[in-house]
Amino acid sequence: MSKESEIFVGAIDQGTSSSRFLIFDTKGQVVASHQAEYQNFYAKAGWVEKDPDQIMESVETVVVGACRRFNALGYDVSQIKSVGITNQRETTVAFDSETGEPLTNAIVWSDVRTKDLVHRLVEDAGSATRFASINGLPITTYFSGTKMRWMLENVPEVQAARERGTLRFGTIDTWLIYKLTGNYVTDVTNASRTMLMDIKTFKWHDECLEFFGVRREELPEIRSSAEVYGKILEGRLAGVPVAGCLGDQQAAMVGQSCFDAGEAKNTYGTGCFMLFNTGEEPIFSKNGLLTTVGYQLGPDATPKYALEGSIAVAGSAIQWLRDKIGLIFSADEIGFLADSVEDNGGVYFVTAFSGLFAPYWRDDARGAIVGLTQYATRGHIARATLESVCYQTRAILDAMRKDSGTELRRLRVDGGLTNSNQAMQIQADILNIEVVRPEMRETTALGAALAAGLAVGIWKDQHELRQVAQSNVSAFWSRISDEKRDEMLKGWDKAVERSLDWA
Ligand SMILES: Nc1ncnc2c1ncn2[C@@H]1O[C@H](COP(=O)(O)OP(=O)(O)O)[C@@H](O)[C@H]1O
Ligand SMILES: O=P(O)(O)OC[C@H](O)CO
Repeated sequence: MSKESEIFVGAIDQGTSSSRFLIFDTKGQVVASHQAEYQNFYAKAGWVEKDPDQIMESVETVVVGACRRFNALGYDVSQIKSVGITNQRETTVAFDSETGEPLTNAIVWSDVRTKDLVHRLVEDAGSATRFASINGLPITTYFSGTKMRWMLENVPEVQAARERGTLRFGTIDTWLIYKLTGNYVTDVTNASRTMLMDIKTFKWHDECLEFFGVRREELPEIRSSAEVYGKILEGRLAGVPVAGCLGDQQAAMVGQSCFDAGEAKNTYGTGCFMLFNTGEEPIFSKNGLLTTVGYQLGPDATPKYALEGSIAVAGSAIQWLRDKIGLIFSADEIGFLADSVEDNGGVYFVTAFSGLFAPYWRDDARGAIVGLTQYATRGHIARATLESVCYQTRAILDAMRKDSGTELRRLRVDGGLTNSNQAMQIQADILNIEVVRPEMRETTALGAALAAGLAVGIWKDQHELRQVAQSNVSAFWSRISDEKRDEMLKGWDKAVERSLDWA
């Protein structure tokens, strides 16, 4: 095939720590990419915000950067036939439909400012799980519905826009598609994280809307994860259809080809999220997991559901050690530092900066480093930081076993933190199952690209998507004894106790 006749699919991966644009060929290989980190604002303890305009600017920057590299390889941007979007989920934007401008900063998924509001809502509802059989989720600080309600109660600009009838809410996918194409839409995976969608009908649910005080006209149209949402209006990609959209964790599920019930993946980015494909029916957890839409690859396609275990802090603890504490200069140092000690030396770090998410769901927990003696070194703290996400993953896996009645024998992993061999070895030690890491680590972006390619006919069906997503893997197995593992798990449980009832 001549260079000019090759075709490509782009993916915008708008994560919590950075934005990326990747250009994939039809075999699923990255031919060009660009990444830019961007800023969070921490105005008060527990608050995490982003400027929606900066998010959009970072996306424009990475699109230009990757397209330049693509051009330098002798390709033309007209060879990119569609673009998929994948995004940090739950982060909530309020904007004005007349000006197209944001009304306030976006409230990030990990922000816990709504803690008191959540307690009030749980009291009104009678239980945190009052709507779980409708939307799959407990009432917590995590989801968009509580963030929208907080904005409606506290932000004068949002209140004024409601009065004018120009208030529009959206998650990051909606904001990006709106800015890129002018259309006001979301996909089922993102909508399933708002608490406002009925996860069986994929429609906004009246009772949930009323409970959170959000109006139907203030929300986007819900669409499948693979269809044309509109064409990009301007810039390097003008005219290219946006044709795939998935929340980042669901995109990783597609990128790791977890298409069959019983397949699971764990993505270690800013936070860490395990999704377990439960097939065509939602399963409601009795053990602190969330029920979520896995994907719906086309308007007429059968949707797949997932059980999810969410960990609020993973890579962000490493960023904290780098940016706020100065223990390391770069993220990749953490693994080497952790490896400089034999074990955790009795030190545990419960990274509950935003409370503890699954399976604990304790918004009164706060970060705690316990078990310190004068023996403890920087190495022990580094190791305890990596162990923290691994113990939480173990707790989630145990909950998944109970909910699904299935024994998971291998865990597919991806995300920035999986670049650390040491972290993945610790994970295998703690789980005592095979941990499998693909060589192609950009699985989130690949998932969005696969959806976008499927929608415009570049790939025909799931079978082809599976072929494209194939990658060489490295496998990690436990190297510690059962006794050692039991002792570590006991230490962790005790440390979790110490972090509770703090905020
Ligand atoms: N070699 C490494 N060792 C440990 N952590 C790493 C390494 N490389 C990146 N990370 C962590 O991965 C996170 C970014 O992962 P990424 O998947 O890009 O996140 P997101 O999608 O949330 O933006 C950062 O928090 C960073 O600290
Ligand atoms: O930015 P990540 O990759 O940690 O993902 C954020 C999640 O989508 C939040 O639910």
